[in-house]
Amino acid sequence: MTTSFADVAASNATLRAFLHGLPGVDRVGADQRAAMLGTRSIKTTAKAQAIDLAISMVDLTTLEGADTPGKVRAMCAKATHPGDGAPTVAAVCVYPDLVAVAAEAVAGSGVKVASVATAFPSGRTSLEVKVTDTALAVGAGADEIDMVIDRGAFLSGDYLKVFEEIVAVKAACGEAHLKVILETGELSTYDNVRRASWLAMLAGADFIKTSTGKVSPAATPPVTLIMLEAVRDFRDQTGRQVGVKPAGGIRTTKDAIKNLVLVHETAGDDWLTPDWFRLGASSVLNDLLMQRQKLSTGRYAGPDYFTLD
Ligand SMILES: O=C[C@H](O)COP(=O)(O)O
Repeated sequence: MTTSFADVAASNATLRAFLHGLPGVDRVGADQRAAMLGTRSIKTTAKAQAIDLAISMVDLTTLEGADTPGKVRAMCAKATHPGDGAPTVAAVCVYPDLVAVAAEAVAGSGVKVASVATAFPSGRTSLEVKVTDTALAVGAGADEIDMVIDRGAFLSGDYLKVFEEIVAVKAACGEAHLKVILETGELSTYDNVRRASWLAMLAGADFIKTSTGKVSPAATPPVTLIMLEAVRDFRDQTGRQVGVKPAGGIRTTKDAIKNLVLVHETAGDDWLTPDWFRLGASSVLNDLLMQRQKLSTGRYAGPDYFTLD
C-alpha cells in the first residue's frame, strides 16, 4: 500500500511536523556503515564492469567562471568519444549560458545536457529570476536542470518556501528532469540531510543531489548513504522512484566504486543505472579511463594519452 502525501505541504506547520517527525539519523551508525561499505574491494571482471558502469553514470562537469565555449566543446568531445570502446558518460553539466554550445557538441550522441540553474551555486536571487534562469536553460537545449535549494530558508525553518520554489522550478523545467541540490555541506546535521531529501522529493524532484562542488564537505559517503535510504523509503511509501547524484570531490575510481557499493547495499540494484544514479564530477572520468586501460592492458597509459582537465 502506498501513502499519499498530498496534504503534507498544506502549510509550513504541516510540512515542519512531517519533516521533524521523520526518524532521526543515527550519526555514529551512518558513519560506521559508510566506512565499512567503503572497505569492500572488487576484483578483475567485476571491477571492469563497475568501471564501465561508473563511466556511464558520470555527469561530466565544468562549472568555472572562466569556462569558455572551447573548453565546453573539448569536454563534450571527451564525453561523447571517451576512446578504447569505453561507454559514453550520462551527461555533460555546464552553466546556462553554455547550454547551447554543449547541446550542439553532443547532438546525436545520446549524452544529455545538464545545466545548473537558479543562481547556482548560492541560489541567492528572487524566484522570478530562478524560474527564468531555468526556462532559458531548457529553451537553449538542457535535458536536465540542477537547481540549488534555498539553504537560508531551510535552516530558518521556512520549509514551505523551499518546497514552493522547487515546485515552481519543476514547472519551468517542462520535459527536462529536475535534480535538486541540497548542498549538504551547509545543512549542519544528518537529520537535516534526511529532511531536505524528503522535502525535495515531496516537491517533485526527479533526482536529489548532494552538493554544488563549491562547498566542503561535499559528497561524503555517509551523506550519500542517508540520501539513498531516503529514496528507498520514499519509493516504498509512495511508489515513485527518485534518483541520487553525489557530486563534488569524487576524483578517483575508488571513490566511484565506493558509491556503487553504497547504491547496491542501500537503495538496491534498481538504482544501479544512469537513469537513477549519477556521479557529478569534473575529473573522475580521467581516472576511470586510466584504470580501465590498466585492467585491459596491464599497464597505465602515459600521462599524455588522456586529455587532462
Ligand atoms: O556537480 C559537480 C561538481 O560541481 C563537480 O565537483 P568536482 O570538481 O569536485 O568534481
